Amino acid sequence: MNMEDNQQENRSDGLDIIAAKRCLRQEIKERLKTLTEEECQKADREIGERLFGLEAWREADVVFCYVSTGREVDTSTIIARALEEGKRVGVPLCTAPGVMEVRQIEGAESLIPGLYGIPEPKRDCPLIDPEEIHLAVVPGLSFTADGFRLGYGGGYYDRYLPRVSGLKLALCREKCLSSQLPTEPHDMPMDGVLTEHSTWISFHSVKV
Ligand SMILES: Nc1nc2c(c(=O)[nH]1)N(C=O)[C@@H](CNc1ccc(C(=O)N[C@@H](CCC(=O)O)C(=O)O)cc1)CN2
Ligand SMILES: Nc1ncnc2c1ncn2[C@@H]1O[C@H](COP(=O)(O)OP(=O)(O)OP(=O)(O)O)[C@@H](O)[C@H]1O
Repeated sequence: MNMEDNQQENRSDGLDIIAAKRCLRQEIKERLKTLTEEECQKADREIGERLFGLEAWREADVVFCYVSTGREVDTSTIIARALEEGKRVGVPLCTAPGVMEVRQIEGAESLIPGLYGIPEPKRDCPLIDPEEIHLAVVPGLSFTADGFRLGYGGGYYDRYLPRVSGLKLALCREKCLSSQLPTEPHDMPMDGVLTEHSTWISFHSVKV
């Protein structure tokens, strides 16, 4: 095969992966619709308990957590508990397509409706640098049991997380786990995945 054919092949592979991701996002959204409100609340409570039981949670002074919206695993209790425990809590602020930063909040009063309708920190909230984050709680539509992630397709976390050296933990209801996910070179595996039934932490990560 000559070089041009090879490049052509890589290009079509890349497009296939993007199409496969798009297709899977739809499939997971359909799967999510089959869960009742009560089932989601129960699962989310159990996921939270697993998180609070981790040494990594207890030891983290700076926590970066998404502000849940729609059918995502609810993080309101997680954020409230972190603040109660005196942790510094940062949440995402989208600043450009695919680019986000993390701003420190003091509570719900620090949030206003942002891009995509997701509550975001007000612009005067202080910046938290990625190197300061001890624990990142990461959203996603689906994860594999060993930490690969399917997000919403904005590339925000893919660009941000490589700068975070702290532990990266995914929250995922069991129903949304996938046995395999299409991945691109920029997709970064998580250090752990918490579901209502299981806690998986990578052997490579410390302090669990
Ligand atoms: N609660 C929460 N906050 C978050 C995220 C998140 O996943 N959850 N993000 C995580 O990144 C960032 C926002 N990311 C977003 C990424 C894409 C789309 C979006 O509109 N996606 C298209 C689908 C694109 C495709 O399929 O290729 C859509 O839903 O129509 C919205 C938000 C930052 N804040
Ligand atoms: N580090 C990166 N550098 C350049 N482009 C990137 C990077 N990460 C992602 N992208 C691009 O952003 C787009 C979305 O990526 P992907 O489908 O992996 O997003 P996602 O992880 O589902 O989204 P999110 O992180 O916002 O939830 C893709 O076109 C991808 O090529």
